[in-house]
Amino acid sequence: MKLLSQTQAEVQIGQLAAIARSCLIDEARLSPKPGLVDSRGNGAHRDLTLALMERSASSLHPTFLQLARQCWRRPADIALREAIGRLGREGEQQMMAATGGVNTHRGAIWALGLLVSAAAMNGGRADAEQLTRTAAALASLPDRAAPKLFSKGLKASHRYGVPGAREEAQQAFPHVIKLALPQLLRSRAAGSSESDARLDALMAIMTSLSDTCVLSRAGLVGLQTMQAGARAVLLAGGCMTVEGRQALARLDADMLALNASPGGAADLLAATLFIDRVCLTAHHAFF
Ligand SMILES: CC(C)(COP(=O)(O)OP(=O)(O)OC[C@H]1O[C@@H](n2cnc3c(N)ncnc32)[C@H](O)[C@@H]1O)[C@@H](O)C(=O)NCCC(=O)NCCS
Ligand SMILES: Nc1ncnc2c1ncn2[C@@H]1O[C@H](COP(=O)(O)OP(=O)(O)OP(=O)(O)O)[C@@H](O)[C@H]1O
Repeated sequence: MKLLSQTQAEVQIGQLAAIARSCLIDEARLSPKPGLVDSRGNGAHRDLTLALMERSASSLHPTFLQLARQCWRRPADIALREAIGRLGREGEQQMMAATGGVNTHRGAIWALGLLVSAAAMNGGRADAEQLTRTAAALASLPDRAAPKLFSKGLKASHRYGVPGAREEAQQAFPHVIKLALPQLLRSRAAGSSESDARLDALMAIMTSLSDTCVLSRAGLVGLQTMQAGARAVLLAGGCMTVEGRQALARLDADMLALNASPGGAADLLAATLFIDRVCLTAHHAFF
């Protein structure tokens, strides 16, 4: 009996890791995304390609597996926080080895790593709010082994006085729960294709996120351009309408002209797709 439940746990752990990897690949391929790498090309990036993003996503599968195994049915405490911090940093090294030193998925390892961990802590069963609350509890615990780096994201957060990737997780992913998931469901219900509904969910995140990738590369002008442009797409009826598509093309051109890429928003879209798949039925109460 015990053996059977161990096997079932291992199957669910494998599913969580496979879903995380496929959400990263779905995010990368989704097109047309403003400023980002997609099936059309490299967006505002010189050192990133779709092939590199896909290789990076696959290199992270073992990290997601280890995170899920480590966290299976365990409570949030400092020992677990430190264990996942170590696994997350090892994941970053694996990503760097797979990409020849290019940062393809640092923010995504953080967001998806926490969500895979949280899903495993809940035994694979949780609704979207429970899942993100568990991830927030983990992200809020101290990790004594974390190196004190003054990263690009931290610099932008301090300079502009805005929250970054850490705070988004510590606040239980408000851009995913309050904006992206409800938009994904609304657009699907309105008859959008799956791809348009996902683009609309990305727009919903971009209307409000203080994306430190955009701030680092293009300052406040970049951030305001992103937020206003995304709002224009949704106000025009989203990506399923001709006007929405035109607004999306304008936003893409504006982001490229500013060398701006909303990498943080892309990470949160991958997180949204993960929750959508893991909490398949539970979050339909959202709208
Ligand atoms: C918290 C992280 C992302 C570092 O963030 P920081 O802002 O200091 O730095 P950095 O510029 O290197 O990366 C930030 C990345 O987050 C994403 N991002 C940017 N802005 C935002 C935002 N507002 N909200 C969410 N994500 C964002 C972008 O992809 C960006 O590239 C992470 O690398 C980290 O510290 N990991 C430690 C390992 C760990 O504890 N892992 C546990 C889970 S696996
Ligand atoms: N499709 C995508 N295209 C581009 N970036 C993405 C995509 N999906 C996720 N990202 C995120 O964007 C981040 C890359 O952004 P960026 O290139 O600004 O980082 P950087 O290498 O630290 O900085 P820079 O390129 O300005 O030197 C990654 O950490 C990743 O999490």
